[in-house]
Amino acid sequence: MTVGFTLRATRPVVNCIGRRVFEQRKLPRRCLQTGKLPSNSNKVRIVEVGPRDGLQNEKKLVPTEIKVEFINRLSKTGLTAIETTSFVSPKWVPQMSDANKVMSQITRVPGICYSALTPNTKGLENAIAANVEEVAIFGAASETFSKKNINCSIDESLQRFGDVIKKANENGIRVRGYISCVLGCPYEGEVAPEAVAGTAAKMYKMGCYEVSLADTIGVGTPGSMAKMLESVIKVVPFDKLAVHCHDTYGQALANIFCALQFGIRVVDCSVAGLGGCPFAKGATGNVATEDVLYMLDKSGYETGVDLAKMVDVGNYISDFLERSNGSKVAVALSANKS
Ligand SMILES: CC(C)(COP(=O)([O-])OP(=O)([O-])OC[C@H]1O[C@@H](n2cnc3c(N)ncnc32)[C@H](O)[C@@H]1OP(=O)([O-])[O-])[C@@H](O)C(=O)NCCC(=O)NCCSC(=O)C[C@@](C)(O)CC(=O)[O-]
Repeated sequence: MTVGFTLRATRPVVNCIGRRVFEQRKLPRRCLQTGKLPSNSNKVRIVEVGPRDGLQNEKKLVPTEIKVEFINRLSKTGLTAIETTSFVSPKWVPQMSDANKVMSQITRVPGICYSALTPNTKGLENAIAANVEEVAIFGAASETFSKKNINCSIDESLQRFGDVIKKANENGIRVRGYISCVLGCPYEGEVAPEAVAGTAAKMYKMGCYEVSLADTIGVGTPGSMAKMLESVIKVVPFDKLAVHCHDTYGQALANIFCALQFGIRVVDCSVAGLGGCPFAKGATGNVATEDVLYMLDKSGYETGVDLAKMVDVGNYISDFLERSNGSKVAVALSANKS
């Protein structure tokens, strides 16, 4: 693997909640233009979001015991990160109203992080009571989407997140940040890369250990992904970023591959391609975990996740939901088996 990246020194700074973090200086422009890899690591962390993003939009209420079985099966695939549920208002997302039960009934395997979404301190308090070790706040790069999804402006959301992060840190809980609509908004259309970078920088400085950049409605292409990342990596180190690509327009794998060229080594995905945000019109599923695993493995990256086992889990949940498996790789492998 080519390593031609000269990352400038970082210097420690104290963030707004008193934590020492490293601030990334601007990347030299020439590095972005060479196309060379800013990281020589071939290890990629997969964040499985199927139990949360995958199921939150299902019309049919999925019983807690099915969710628990689904998560327990995922826990046997080699994953190290499973986004398990959301502590959100049950009026807004009824499918996640059993968050507490799910967290208490799953078999937690050491070495796996079972995280949950928390939009506010009420969600965080519930997550703490359920013994959650990592939470995610979720904001947006688009004002309208922010309002539709969490009923407040971007600035208001950042204020709320500040409270969540402070309290989470006091309780020894790590906080991940999501930014929705980084490559387009269902209500406002195009989103400026600078708007994404601005929100990403704020979330990172507030204390998110990682910021996941979400193409909520899957409209991005490698071209728009590259432009957006060029802006974002000027203000947040590439090794503190993740990508979260929905596959609505069939661009997700290409977009993820583009992100790898920028050194990003954390990829969110959803087994069997389940998912979509209930507040993003037209949003379909996340990129299928099986498809990501196949691409990464055949391209020389390591994830530690067993593709065959993941295909079985995808078939299990697809059978329950009475729908065909949304992963092309799972369909191809299952056809070859029979
Ligand atoms: C943020 C709120 C709560 C604001 O909603 P609100 O109505 O403005 O909240 P509120 O503070 O006025 O409270 C209203 C009621 O909700 C309750 N409440 C308040 N907070 C909570 C909580 N945490 N847990 C449980 N209950 C809560 C609160 O107690 C009160 O109950 P009432 O007095 O009426 O009985 C609401 O908008 C909400 O829950 N939104 C969640 C939306 C959501 O889950 N969206 C999907 C996940 S994001 C996503 O999918 C995108 C992502 C991450 O995947 C990346 C991508 O692809 O883009």
